Amino acid sequence: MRGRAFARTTADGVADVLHPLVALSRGARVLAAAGRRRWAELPGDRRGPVFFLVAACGFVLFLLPYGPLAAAISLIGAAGWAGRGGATAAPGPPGADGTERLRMLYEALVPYFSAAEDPSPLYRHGGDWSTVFDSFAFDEGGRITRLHLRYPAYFTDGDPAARTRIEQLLYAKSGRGREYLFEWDEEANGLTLTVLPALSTAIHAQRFVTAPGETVLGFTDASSVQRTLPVLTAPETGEEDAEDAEDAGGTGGTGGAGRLRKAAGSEPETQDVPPVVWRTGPRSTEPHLLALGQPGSGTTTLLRSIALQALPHGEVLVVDGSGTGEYACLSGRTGVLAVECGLAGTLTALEWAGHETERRLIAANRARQLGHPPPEDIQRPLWVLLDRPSVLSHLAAADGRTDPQELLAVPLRHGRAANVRVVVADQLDTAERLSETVRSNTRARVVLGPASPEQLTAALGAPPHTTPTPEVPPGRGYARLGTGPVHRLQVPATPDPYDEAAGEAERQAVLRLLPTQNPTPPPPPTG
Ligand SMILES: Nc1ncnc2c1ncn2[C@@H]1O[C@H](COP(=O)(O)OP(=O)(O)OP(=O)(O)O)[C@@H](O)[C@H]1O
Repeated sequence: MRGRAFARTTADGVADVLHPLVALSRGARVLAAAGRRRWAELPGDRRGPVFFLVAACGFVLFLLPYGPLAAAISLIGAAGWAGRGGATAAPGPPGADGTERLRMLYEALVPYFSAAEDPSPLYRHGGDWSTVFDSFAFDEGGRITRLHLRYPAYFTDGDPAARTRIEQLLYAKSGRGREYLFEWDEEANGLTLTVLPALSTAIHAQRFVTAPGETVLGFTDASSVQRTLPVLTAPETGEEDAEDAEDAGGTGGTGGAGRLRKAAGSEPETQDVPPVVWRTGPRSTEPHLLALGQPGSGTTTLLRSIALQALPHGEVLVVDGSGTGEYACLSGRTGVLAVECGLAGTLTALEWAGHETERRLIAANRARQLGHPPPEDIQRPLWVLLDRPSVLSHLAAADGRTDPQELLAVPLRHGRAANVRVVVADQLDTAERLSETVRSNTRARVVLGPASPEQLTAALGAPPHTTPTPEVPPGRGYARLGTGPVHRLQVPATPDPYDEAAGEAERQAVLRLLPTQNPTPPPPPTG
């Protein structure tokens, strides 16, 4: 026992003495790797001038008094700084575990990235993984958080099915339950896998700094959009919750909204975060939106958030097919034309919306013919928000009445020119009960909550470039505007303010945004 204790103390002492040397050598390796990477990324025609510039700087340093000494001290300082973190933070050589993981990954990729007729394959059983895995990083648990690999030119990287096979394999081998981003570089035959940090759930309903006609659907990754918005968030706690720690995987990932965390009871602070902004109006190519999700995934919350952003500039008509009273807070507020839950009221309201769309179109047309600007009353947007219309369609069919979705045809087809916007939310499982008119005219799409890759592709028209995780918090999902890219999305927390189970701060935020009660409520729409 005493011998073992002595050995351990000696080892600790030696480790303490050698620690600065270890950090310096790690830093030197990091600097060398960064230099090599920069050099490799440099276009061929710029390498000569850059080499000349570096050599000239070295020569001038050599001539200066104390120049070589100062350069050596700076280099040691830079290496010490770069190597100050743990081995996991620096892209140095992996430990034994990491090496084994990379070797297994390499072996698993051999059948996909090799061909019998290739005389010198990049991938072959028992081959050297370090020739194809250019850079990699691991988290504290030894799981891969970033990997860049090269593949042979004959791999069909333009074929979505071939890509999906590789992505699914990497997903399974690198650890399920995390969200991965796959970036294919078809020109350089390279693939980068990155573990994405979880998007923040700390942003709640508030007045967003947007231009007229813009609606914030939620927040996404910084790498996904060019713009940021200043928003109030609860400040970062410094300690990650279990799910975030799992999702972040220690990469630092793409930053953006993923860095914010909720701290109960702290003062909110302003952060710049990347939004997913939906543009509506006469020039919009996707004037109507369809949101789908599993029960409890947050589609009602998304509609509430859209209503609160719409009300300062327009009028809102709400149809609540689920009839659970989750829009009661909007009833009787200035700008809210009606909140309908029953079939009869819904049919009347939607008939009115169709006539109103036609009236606006005629008025706009007449003004155009006379060379006048469009009348003011048609410039104020009219929003028709429908939550679970499939339930009302079912009721209408059982009762032999008109399908409410049929009445949506005019607002959907002509809404863009008439400044009428339709937002439909329904459940993924009942999406096939939505009419063809609804599906073909809602080109802005959102899917919230857990969904299979097939469901996501069907709803968004394209697969996301990330692997969806089986468990997500409410309000988390994907958005796609027209034919644009698929964005990850976290909807701002906008609970029913009368729901006592919701957080007090979030409920108060919604109450502050609600318009005042209208002393003379508008007459209910009549068809
Ligand atoms: N973006 C969000 N941030 C925080 N909490 C959310 C968010 N979206 C929804 N929630 C919470 O999740 C729960 C379910 O939300 P919501 O009612 O919007 O879901 P839903 O998809 O409409 O479900 P259902 O169809 O059952 O009504 C609510 O408690 C709500 O406060």
